[in-house]
Formats: sequence, C-alpha cells, structure tokens
Amino acid sequence: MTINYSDDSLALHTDLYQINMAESYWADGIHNRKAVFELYFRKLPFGNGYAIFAGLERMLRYLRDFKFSASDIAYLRDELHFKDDFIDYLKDLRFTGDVYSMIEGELVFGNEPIVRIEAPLVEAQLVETALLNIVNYQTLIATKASRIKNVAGNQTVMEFGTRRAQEMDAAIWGTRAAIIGGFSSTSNVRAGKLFDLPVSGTHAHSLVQAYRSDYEAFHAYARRHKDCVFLVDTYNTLKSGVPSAIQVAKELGDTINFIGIRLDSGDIAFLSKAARKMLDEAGFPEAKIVVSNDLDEYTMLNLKAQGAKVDMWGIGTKIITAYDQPALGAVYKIVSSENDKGEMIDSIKISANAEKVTTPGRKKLYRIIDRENGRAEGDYITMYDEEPQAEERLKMFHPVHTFISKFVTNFEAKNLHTKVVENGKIIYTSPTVKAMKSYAKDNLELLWDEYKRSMNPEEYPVDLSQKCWDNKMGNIERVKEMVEKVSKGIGGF
Ligand SMILES: Nc1ncnc2c1ncn2[C@@H]1O[C@H](COP(=O)(O)OP(=O)(O)OP(=O)(O)O)[C@@H](O)[C@H]1O
Ligand SMILES: O=P(O)(O)OC[C@H]1O[C@H](OP(=O)(O)OP(=O)(O)O)[C@H](O)[C@@H]1O
Ligand SMILES: O=C(O)c1cccnc1
Repeated sequence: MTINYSDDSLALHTDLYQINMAESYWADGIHNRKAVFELYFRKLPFGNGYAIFAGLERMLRYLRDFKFSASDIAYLRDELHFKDDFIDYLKDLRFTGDVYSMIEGELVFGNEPIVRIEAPLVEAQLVETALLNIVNYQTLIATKASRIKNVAGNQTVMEFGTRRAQEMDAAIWGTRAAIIGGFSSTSNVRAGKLFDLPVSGTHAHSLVQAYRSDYEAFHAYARRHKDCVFLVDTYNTLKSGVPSAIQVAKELGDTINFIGIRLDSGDIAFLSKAARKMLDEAGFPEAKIVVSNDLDEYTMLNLKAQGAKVDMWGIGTKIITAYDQPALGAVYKIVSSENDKGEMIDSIKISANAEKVTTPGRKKLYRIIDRENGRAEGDYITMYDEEPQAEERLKMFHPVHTFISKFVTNFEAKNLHTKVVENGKIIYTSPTVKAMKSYAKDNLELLWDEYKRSMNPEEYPVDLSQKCWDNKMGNIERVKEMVEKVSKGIGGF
C-alpha cells in the first residue's frame, strides 16, 4: 500500500542507522559536540583521469529544508518505536552547521575532500546518507557526460535519457549533471523549466506510423513546427525516409527551416554516409544528420573511425544510467571531533588497505597551478592552518609512495573550497547551469592531455602536505598503541 503524506520530507531519506547513532549521541549528551566530516571518493569512475563535481545545488536545498515533518515524527514514534524524549528532541532539529564545498563543474580527483561539514555531531551524522546519494549520482553523470563530450568535440550532444532513467529524480538531476559535463540540451521539458536548460527534440516512430507514411508524417509535422528534424528509419531509411524528408523540405522550403534527419537504427556509419550524399545532391549540404541508438563514447569513437557522417548525437540510456559504471563510491568520514574538554581531536579509520586509511584532521584543498604554463601540477591537501601560497618552493610528494616527489615554484595555489553554508544558512548562490558548464570546460584546459585521455590516463597527483602526512602518521601510531594496550587488557579506548 502506498500512502501519500502531504508533509513528506527528505529528513527521513536516510539509513536507519544514522537515526540510531543520533539517538546514542543525544542520550549521552555528546550530540552537540563539534564534528568535522569529509565527503570524497577513492577511485575515479569509468577509468577516467578526472571527475566533474555536480550536486551542490541539491545538497544546499536539502540542508536548508532539513526538518522532520509531523508525519516523519509520527512514523518514527509509532512505527519504529523511538522513545518520546528523543522524538521531542528531533522535532525541532535543523541543520545549523557550516559547509565548505567545491563548486559545481570543478574537476575532482580521488581521495580529496569534495565537501567538508562542520556541525554538531548529530547533525553532521544525520545528513550523511542524503549527501552521498546526491553527490554520488550527479558527479558520476557529469563525468560520463564529459567523456562523451570529449569524443563529440565541437559537435552537439543532446540528452535523451528520461525514459531509461532510474526513475524521475534521476532523470531530472541527471540531465542537469549531463549538461554541466558538456551536453548541449535535454529532451526533458520539466528539467528545462526547473533549471533553465536548453530543451530540444525531434519526433518518434509513432508519428510516422500514425500517419502511415514518412511523407505524410513529415509534411504534417512541418506544417506546425519550425526547425524540423525528421526521423527517417521507420520503414526504409534510404528508399523512403530520406527521400520523403527531402521532398517535404523542397515543397515547404524555408517555411519549415529544415534542420535535418535522425537515424535511429541499422548501420549508422553506412546509412549516414549514404544519407549525406543524398542530402548534398538534393541541395541540402547544410542539413544535419542526427544519430541515436544506444550510443556512448565507445560507439561514437568507433563510428567516427568509420567515417560516419554525423553532426549531432542523441544519447539516452548510457548517459542517464551511467551504464558501464552505475555507482561512484564516494564516502563520508569523520576526521575530527570535540572531546569532553572542548578540544578538537583528530580521528582516523585504519585499514589493511592503505587507500582506505582516512586522512585525519580539518583540512583544506588547493590546486597547484604552474604560472608559466597555466597547467595544474596536482592537488594539495593541507591542514587547516597552512597557507601553501606563502611558500616559495612547495614540496609535493605521493601520499603512499612518498619517494615520488617534486618541488614546485612560481605557482598559484587555488583554494578549491568555498564556504557555502554558515550556521545553517546558505550563503552561496549557485550560478546558472550554463556557467557551471563553461567553468568545467575552462577547468579542463588546466589539465595536461595525459590526464584527459579516455583510456589508461596518467594518474593526476593528489598529495598531502608534510604536516598533513605527519599528522596522519602520528594518528596511525596512536591507534596502534591503543590497540596494543587493549589487546593486552591494560587500557581502553
Ligand atoms: N557502424 C556501426 N559500428 C558500430 N556500431 C554501430 C554501427 N551502427 C550502429 N551501431 C550500434 O550498434 C548497435 C546496434 O544495436 P541494435 O542491433 O539493437 O540496433 P538495430 O537493430 O539497428 O536497431 P533497433 O533494434 O533499435 O531498431 C547500437 O548500439 C548502435 O548504436
Ligand atoms: O538509445 P538511447 O541512447 O537510449 O536514446 C534514446 C532512445 O529512445 C528512443 O527510442 P525508443 O524509446 O523508441 O526505443 P528504441 O531504442 O527501441 O528506438 C530514441 O529513438 C532513442 O533510440
Ligand atoms: O527528441 C528526440 O529525438 C528523442 C527524445 C527522447 C528520446 N529519444 C529521442
């Protein structure tokens, strides 16, 4: 049974364990202690050399509106049996912390903090699941879109994925992310309205089938619409579809502003070359050939290698579902929290896998840009009180293989975190999606081509400052000593 609540909120869009932990913090009176959490992923998706961050706008809306509604509260009390005292506490809970984040369209790499949340422990804990849910999906789609756009070059890429998306939210926010990553337009009209995105579209086979013939359908369509793109593969592309499109274009001339044709099945390389020839010979050298049908960066590259005559690409399933890698593994980890004396104490999570050991402490993130060639030398994570720009000669070294190192001089250290929320209030206004898209495009210029190639790219350096590295090692040592004591029965945590 589905029940519609008029006051359904996103505060319950979380894992039960977050609320259980929140109750423990609250019952022990440690819920308002300050905590610092960081959101990051470890491994870049699709084997790509970079990712493009998207998701901030929705995160901000979520944090601004964070509040358990009356029906949320009733559900927690009546169905999940949380106790009245804790329930009373939850009723007035809001997000009151500070948030520092990358802005949308920023290039992002593995193991660097995308977002830092500084808030009362209970609040920072409760928002984890939703923040990850938002960033994991949107960043994945923006990154996939960038890969596809890299293959398309100057050609237009249209997003067609709504019908294949993992439900409605994904279609809406996914297409927004695709545009940040480089797509030109979406077929989703609601997304166009909500986010002020360019909307575009052709027509489906049903139009042709409804009118019974290509000619009748194109003619009918053209009588009501300008900027026509006719779908020519319903019956026979070269014998009926393309000739009918040409006939209608000739008959109605300028009044229909014939943009071109769309191919949606068959051998796209062969059909596009043949259709191109027919269009050119008929006097329509400007007419565009749009193609669609389960395309992604791999098929696009292959079609280009075959000399396919394509001007515009329509991409659905494979962008909106991030088909070849449907999840980005971003995580949200506590890096520092207040003790009973009011001091901030860094904390670490140990793992046998070096990549999974967290980097403790409240940190900042810089992109080190060589002033001479304008390229990014790497990203540099520091403790909060460090100022790399003040250094004349910056030592950058690999955080695991520390012998790999270099010195950088004459650089700009660009702070990649913007304070977007202060005391629970949003203090950042998102730019337009168009501006985010051009920010992403400009940022890609910072990267050497070696990091941008779609296959086996070079690993972009994400390094720790010496102080950050020393702090991490110190924390590892302290945990080791603690574990040793516990194992000998002479101490506790
Ligand atoms: N010349 C080509 N080289 C490589 N891949 C191609 C070429 N032409 C088409 N493709 C791709 O091959 C796949 C063909 O899929 P499929 O066999 O389902 O299509 P179809 O039978 O032509 O059309 P549909 O079943 O959608 O009517 C699609 O992903 C398409 O993009
Ligand atoms: O192929 P995608 O990248 O997902 O792009 C969207 C597809 O949706 C439409 O087809 P439709 O829903 O009629 O299904 P079809 O694939 O059978 O043509 C359109 O003609 C594209 O083929
Ligand atoms: O406008 C189109 O051509 C379109 C839109 C959605 C899905 N497939 C095609």
